[in-house]
Formats: sequence, C-alpha cells, structure tokens
Amino acid sequence: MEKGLLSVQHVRKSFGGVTAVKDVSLELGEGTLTMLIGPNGSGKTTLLNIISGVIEPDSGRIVFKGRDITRLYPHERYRYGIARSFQVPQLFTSLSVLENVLVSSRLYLEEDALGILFTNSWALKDWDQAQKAFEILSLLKLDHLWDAPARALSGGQMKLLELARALMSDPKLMLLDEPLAGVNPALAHEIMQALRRARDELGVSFLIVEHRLDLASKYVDFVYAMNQGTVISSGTPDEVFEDPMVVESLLGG
Ligand SMILES: Nc1ncnc2c1ncn2[C@@H]1O[C@H](COP(=O)(O)OP(=O)(O)OP(=O)(O)O)[C@@H](O)[C@H]1O
Repeated sequence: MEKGLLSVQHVRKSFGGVTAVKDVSLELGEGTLTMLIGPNGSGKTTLLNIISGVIEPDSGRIVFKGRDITRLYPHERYRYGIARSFQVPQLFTSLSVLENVLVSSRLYLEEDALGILFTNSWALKDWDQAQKAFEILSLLKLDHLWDAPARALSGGQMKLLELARALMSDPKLMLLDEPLAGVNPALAHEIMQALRRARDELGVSFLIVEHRLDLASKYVDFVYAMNQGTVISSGTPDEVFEDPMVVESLLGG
C-alpha cells in the first residue's frame, strides 16, 4: 500500500466508560480512495472526528504530510488540506450551484464572505476562481446545472455540490461520512465515480465511512474494517471481504 499522506498512530478515545476507539492505527497514501467499514457503534465516526480535529484523542498521534497535527484545531487542519463533509449537505439553498461553489472558495472565505453574499460582488471579481469552479463542477458532472438554485437539486446532487465546494479549498484529504446514505443506486454510482475522478484528476485522497458496501466496494482502493473500536482487517476490498474475521463479525457469516 502506498503510504505517506496520513498516519494515524495508536489513537484511543473514551467517552465516560465507553472506549469508542482503542489503539487504532491506519495509513493513507496520496491519491487513494479508502473506505472505513464496521457495524453501528464500532468507532468510525469518532475516528473521522479525531482526524478532522473535532475530537481530541486521549492518546496517540495524527501525522499529516509528515507533520504531527494532533494538537491542531479543525480550521488549522482545513487550511493544511483536510476537508470534511457531512451527511446533511450545508448549502446556501437560495444561491445558484455556481454561487455556492464560489462562496466556498478559500479566497472568498478569507475575504468578507458575508459581504460577498449580500452584494453579489464575486460576479466579475475573479475570473480564475469562476473558471476553477466550472472545472470542478464539470468534473462532478454538475456543470449543466450551474445556474439552478441549490434547493432545486436532488439529495444526491446536493452531496455532489457539497463535494464541489470542499474541492475549491484544494484539499489533499477529504473525509466523508456516509456519502451514499439516502441516495438512489444510480446516483450512488455517480457519486463513487465522481470521487474516483477527483482522486485521479486532482490527486485528492478520500477516507469515506460507508454502510452500503455492495455499492461502494467496487470503487475503492483500500478498506479498513473496524469492530468494537479496533481495526480488525485492512487491505484491498477483495482481501478484506474474504477475511474470516470480517465475514464473521461484519458480514454475518
Ligand atoms: N460524544 C459521545 N459521548 C458518549 N459516547 C459516545 C460519543 N460519541 C460516540 N460515543 C460512543 O462511542 C461508540 C462509537 O461511536 P461512533 O459513533 O464512533 O460509531 P460508528 O461506528 O460511527 O457508528 P454508526 O455506524 O452508527 O455511525 C458508541 O458506543 C457510541 O455510543
């Protein structure tokens, strides 16, 4: 497995009497698509939160691009190249698809994002940013909807739009919590294909938590399987889904 982008080392986190994550280690390489699987309560979301910086681990280290980021705040990690998206997309529903992407660009956030929202002053402000937004929208096959209000999109398209917004910040690693939840199978395949295109064309690595193994597994490079707070198996999808430990504990025999 290619290594080197993210290294999670012996991470542990308890909530009161519950140890959600027990001595978890994992490695992600650049430009890879990795899926984190496990039954409910196995610690997947807690691990994602520890990597994005929302939750501080009790012990262990997070190393990103060779630097120890364990004590950095989420916004510092974001600037450093770790983006996170949520199950429910956080969009400006009355703005157009393109405007949603432009508002998220780092350039605009570092300026006066609210002022821009109220004055539409991005319109001719920065052609490069608009061009970049269009490139990302076309990579995700949303370019034909550029002028539609975000509220007119389907649930799956909203997830793609949220992904487009996150890609404007040039992340090296994107953490996605159940990107396929509630999405119909056709769009779920489109989302997985879009992740692969972003991996291939932008060099982004993805770590996705996903329960829809049948849909997602054919698109990912690597799988980590968790159970009761520990990693019980890792490798290519074939290796992990044939591992007797995984068959026994996650796939119900
Ligand atoms: N803030 C919290 N306070 C107390 N317990 C928590 C907290 N967050 C998670 N837990 C507990 O830690 C364990 C792991 O939870 P986590 O949400 O990480 O699992 P998960 O694998 O993401 O589950 P799911 O697939 O259902 O989302 C569970 O027992 C959960 O109840």
